[in-house]
Amino acid sequence: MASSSNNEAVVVVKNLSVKFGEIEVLRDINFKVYRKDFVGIIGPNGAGKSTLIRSILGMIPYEGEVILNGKVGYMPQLSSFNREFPISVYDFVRLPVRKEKNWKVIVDETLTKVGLEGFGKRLVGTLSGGQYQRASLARAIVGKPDIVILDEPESGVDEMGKARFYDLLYELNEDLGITILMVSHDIGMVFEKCKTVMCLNKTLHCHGPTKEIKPEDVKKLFGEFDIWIRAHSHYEVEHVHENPDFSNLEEKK
Ligand SMILES: Nc1ncnc2c1ncn2[C@@H]1O[C@H](COP(=O)(O)OP(=O)(O)OP(=O)(O)O)[C@@H](O)[C@H]1O
Repeated sequence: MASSSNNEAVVVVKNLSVKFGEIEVLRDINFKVYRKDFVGIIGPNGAGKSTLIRSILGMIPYEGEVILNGKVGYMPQLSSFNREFPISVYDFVRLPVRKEKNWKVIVDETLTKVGLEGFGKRLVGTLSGGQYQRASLARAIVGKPDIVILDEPESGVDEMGKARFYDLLYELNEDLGITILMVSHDIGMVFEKCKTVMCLNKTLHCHGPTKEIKPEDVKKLFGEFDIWIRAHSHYEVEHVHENPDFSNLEEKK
């Protein structure tokens, strides 16, 4: 099912199921993520994407097995932090390396890497949406992780900011060899930038190299027209010869 030219699995998920009370949110999920992969996890609202990530990170109880081969950095949903809290960018970013003697050098290097050079003393609450997004990424990578896990990193950021952010992720993946596992609602960007796509809705519906995921695989997953249409141009480009039928889509316009 899964895919990569790099053979070493850095995330292994076996028979993972999660219930909240009587409600089953994830059922028997199995997959591997290989070193240097850039995986986009897509699925409709309530599909269990965040639950999957939180299980992998050991934040909630689950049945099954999760193996992580490497150090993990986590970028939670941007809305999970109260930006009114009076904290400087330095203090926000340094959390994972706060015990290091030279934390300031490490944080400065990381801020430069994400394009926030000189922002250390600013209060987090004074950053723009895009700057805050990059500060959150800095916090996720400051500890030099092998694997970075991101939960909807693009929410609340404009299109230009999103594109720049995805370029940054691409660089981390390509240049530093960081394995990336990212939940996203931006299907267009996922299909443009990610090497591997996972389609989740309680169970794993599809998982493979981006170019091998078929429109109908994704279409089955989403009832919501607006999510689907964002991926339209990608599919037209990638799949026009093999599967050019967008007639239903046109009717809905
Ligand atoms: N702590 C919890 N207690 C009870 N139910 C929960 C809890 N966390 C999540 N759920 C439920 O589990 C289901 C999956 O939620 P989850 O946040 O994982 O979905 P998601 O795919 O990330 O959704 P979205 O795209 O809307 O962020 C939802 O029905 C949600 O209400």
